[in-house]
Amino acid sequence: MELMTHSSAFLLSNPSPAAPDGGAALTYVLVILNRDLPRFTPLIWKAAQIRICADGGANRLYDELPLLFPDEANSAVRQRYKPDVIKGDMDSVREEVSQFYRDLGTKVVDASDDQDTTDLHKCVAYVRDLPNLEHQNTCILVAGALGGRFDHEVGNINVLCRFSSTRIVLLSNDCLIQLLPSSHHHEIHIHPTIEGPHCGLVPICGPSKSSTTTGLQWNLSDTEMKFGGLISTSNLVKDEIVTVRSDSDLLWTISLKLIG
Ligand SMILES: Nc1ncnc2c1ncn2[C@@H]1O[C@H](COP(=O)(O)OP(=O)(O)OP(=O)(O)O)[C@@H](O)[C@H]1O
Ligand SMILES: Cc1ncc(C[n+]2csc(CCO)c2C)c(N)n1
Repeated sequence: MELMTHSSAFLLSNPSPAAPDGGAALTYVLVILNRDLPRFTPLIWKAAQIRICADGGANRLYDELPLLFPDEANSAVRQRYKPDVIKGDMDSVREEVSQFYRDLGTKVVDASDDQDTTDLHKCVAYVRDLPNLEHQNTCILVAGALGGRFDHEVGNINVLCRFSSTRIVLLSNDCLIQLLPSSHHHEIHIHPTIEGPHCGLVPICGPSKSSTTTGLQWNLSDTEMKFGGLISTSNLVKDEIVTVRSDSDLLWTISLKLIG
C-alpha cells in the first residue's frame, strides 16, 4: 500500500519552497466559507494558487480581511485580495460585494438551480473539474469551516467523505480536520510551533475493524473503532511524525496554536 504524507507547512510564515517534509509538492486551492475568517487567512491566501469564495464567503473576504490590516485603506486591501471565483447558490453574497469583485475580474458562477448540495460541495466540484490541475497533487484548504451552525459543520465534514480521494483540509482558528483515506497508509509531519498537542482520530465514514498508529500518547494497535464504541478523542501527539493505518477512512483532527 502506498504512503501518503501530510504536513501543515502551509501555515508556516516561511515554508520551505520544495516539497514539505519529503512529500509531494502540492498545489493549494483556497476556499473561503461564510464563517469568521481565520487570523491566518493571509498566510494561506499566499500559499494558494487559486482562491474561491463559497457564496457568502465573499462577504467575509470583503468585510473582514481589511480588519486584519488596520493601517491600510480598505479598498487597497480588497483589491489585493481578489478571489478568482465566487460560486454558490447566491442567496448569501451581497449584490454590492459580487459586483465589486466582478468589476475586478472575478468569475461569478451562479449555481442556484442546485438546492441539494452545499456551497462548499459546489466549490470542491468546481476544483475537481478544472482541467489544468494535477488532481493527485492538489490540496483544497477550506477557511472558516467550523463554529456556529452545527448543520453547516456536519455538511462540511460530509464533503470530506463525498470527495474522499481529494485532499481537503478544513480549518478554523482553533483546529484542522482532514480525511485519511484507507487506500493509503499515512505519515503526518507535526509542526509543534503551530499545531498540537491535542488530536483525534474518528471513524467518521463508518466503523473500522482495525486501526494502528504510532506517535500518539494513546496509540491504537489493531484496534476496532466505531461511533457508539471507541473513538479516539482527547489524544495527544508525542512524536514529530504520527503514522496511521486503517481499514476505514478516518478523520484526523489536531488543535492549532495562535497563528497569524
Ligand atoms: N456557521 C457555519 N459553520 C461552518 N460552515 C459554515 C457556516 N456558515 C456557512 N458555512 C459554510 O459556508 C458555505 C457558504 O455559506 P452560505 O451562508 O453562503 O450558505 P447557504 O447555502 O446560504 O446557507 P443556508 O442557506 O443554509 O443559510 C456553506 O456551504 C458552508 O460550507
Ligand atoms: C434532504 C434534504 N435536506 C435539506 C436540503 C436543503 N439543502 C441542502 S443543500 C442546500 C443548498 C444550500 O446552499 C439546501 C437548500 C435538501 N435539498 N434535501
